[in-house]
Amino acid sequence: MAQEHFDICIIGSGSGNSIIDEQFDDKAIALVDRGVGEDLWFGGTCLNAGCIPTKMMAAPATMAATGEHAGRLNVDLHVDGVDFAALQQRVFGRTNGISQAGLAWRESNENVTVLREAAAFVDEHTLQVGRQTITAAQFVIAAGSRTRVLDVPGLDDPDLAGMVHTSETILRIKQLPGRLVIVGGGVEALEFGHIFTSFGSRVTLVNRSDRLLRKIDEELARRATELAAQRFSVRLNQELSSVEPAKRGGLLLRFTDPSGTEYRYNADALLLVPGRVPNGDQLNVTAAGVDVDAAGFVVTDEYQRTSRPHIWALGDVCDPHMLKHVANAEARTVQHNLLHPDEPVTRPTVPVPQAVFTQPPIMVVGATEQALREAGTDYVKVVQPYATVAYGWALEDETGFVKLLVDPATGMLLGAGVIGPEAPDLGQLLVTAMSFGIDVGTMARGQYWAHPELAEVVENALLSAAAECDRRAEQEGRS
Ligand SMILES: Cc1cc2nc3c(=O)[nH]c(=O)nc-3n(C[C@H](O)[C@H](O)[C@H](O)COP(=O)(O)OP(=O)(O)OC[C@H]3O[C@@H](n4cnc5c(N)ncnc54)[C@H](O)[C@@H]3O)c2cc1C
Ligand SMILES: NC(=O)c1ccc[n+]([C@@H]2O[C@H](COP(=O)([O-])OP(=O)(O)OC[C@H]3O[C@@H](n4cnc5c(N)ncnc54)[C@H](O)[C@@H]3O)[C@@H](O)[C@H]2O)c1
Repeated sequence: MAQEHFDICIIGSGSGNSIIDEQFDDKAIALVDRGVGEDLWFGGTCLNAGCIPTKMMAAPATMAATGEHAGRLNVDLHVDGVDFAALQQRVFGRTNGISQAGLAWRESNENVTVLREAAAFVDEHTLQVGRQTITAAQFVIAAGSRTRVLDVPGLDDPDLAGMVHTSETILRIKQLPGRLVIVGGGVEALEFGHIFTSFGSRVTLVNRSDRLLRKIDEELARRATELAAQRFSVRLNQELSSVEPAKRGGLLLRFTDPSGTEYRYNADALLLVPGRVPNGDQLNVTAAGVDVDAAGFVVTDEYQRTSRPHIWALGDVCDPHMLKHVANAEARTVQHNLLHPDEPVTRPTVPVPQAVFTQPPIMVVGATEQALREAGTDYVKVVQPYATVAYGWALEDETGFVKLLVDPATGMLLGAGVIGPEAPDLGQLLVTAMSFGIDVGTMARGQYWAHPELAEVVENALLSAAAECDRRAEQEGRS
């Protein structure tokens, strides 16, 4: 086949795919994507094996878990079971349909050539795609990330492959595992722990370090760890050391702690979620002269330009946030900059929130308390329990709270977190305050808060923070 040349080559059909619209109708575009999961789905991780299927499963999981708390509200509720096969059919019926329709639409675009094989750079303008070689004037690297591979004896045993899973395969598993062991302690581990416990699996989550969600504020992480441990077995400070077939079927998993003590667990399925690594190495980006950092992320400037001016990057491959809303924002930035090279824009500089869809859910944004402490930054701290507001009483919630970290000089939020029912939606109020530079006093007093909504817990936290900022200002003679 003759070598084909394109104006723009986009590698990755997740957020990268959203760049292409009618504004590019006069450009010859190659969209290269090898596919996600065992069936090589088109459309990237979020649609096929990430945000969407996990949240479509987390929602019924939360519903199934309602019974655990209902007794406290004098409701005798029990769940008879979850029809996992029907649930899978509903979830993947929707996402597979979107993937197939998205691919068909792209393949029908006259100016777009879709190439469905793995790609790797040969040089700064040349890409090997399967057995074909293509060239392009500009490239967009949007190749995402993959699960970190653990070097543990037995994990690569082909006879055990059907029982060893990553986030790409676990949700499409044929049968709900009776005993599921999850290795990892991040967002994925907690979300999958919630889903499979609620559906009836006996879950054991084993984490290498002493706390789950180590990247978020330590007080929220500690509460999340305590609450997770009330729902399923949580084992800390243990590292997977070997995997082998168990005599009576299933897997025998050995873990060791820092003292060398061995722990054994039997499982019907093992889920590995020990973090994700960017895919730039598989794309051989260095052959194109593209710089990567020590962790393997493609280095970009604030315009999403790599070290080569004709090569752009976005999403997980270059951004350690590894979040879909960040990948989407960066795709919009790249789109603008491809269309308007003389008037480039930067990616948004507002704080990036993260929601964790576990039970209870969590929302975090901005600085953690440990980071402020380490940096020697002065801050006002407020922890407002759900139990201090009327709707918190209605829910009989005794564990949820809102945490604010505020600059005492300006009243601006430095960081915030919420753990408890509706945390992602409540936390978004605080994201708004931070993104639009609204100080805590104005945010609390400048609007009505409908009584007795759950958001009153946010209002009260803001009021307390504002009062403390005012008190400090008075004390320091600033008011
Ligand atoms: C289980 C799970 C749950 C998640 N939940 C959330 C959530 O609730 N909220 C949130 O914000 N984020 C969530 N994320 C993260 C989110 O999915 C990612 O941040 C987002 O999908 C990244 O988009 P992307 O476009 O950078 O990469 P992707 O969507 O992964 O797209 C990259 C594409 O590149 C292709 N590709 C890779 N290498 C090559 C190659 N060499 N040649 C050709 N093609 C290649 C892949 O096949 C893939 O289709 C979750 C992730 C996981 C794993
Ligand atoms: N709701 C969401 O926004 C959402 C959901 C899922 C994933 N994601 C994104 O995907 C990315 C990956 O998430 P993740 O949970 O896989 O990774 P993570 O980096 O958040 O957590 C990885 C965890 O695995 C542990 N770990 C690492 N090596 C280990 C080992 N050898 N044995 C045992 N434990 C080990 C780490 O201590 C850590 O707790 C994150 O950046 C996250 O933002 C987001």
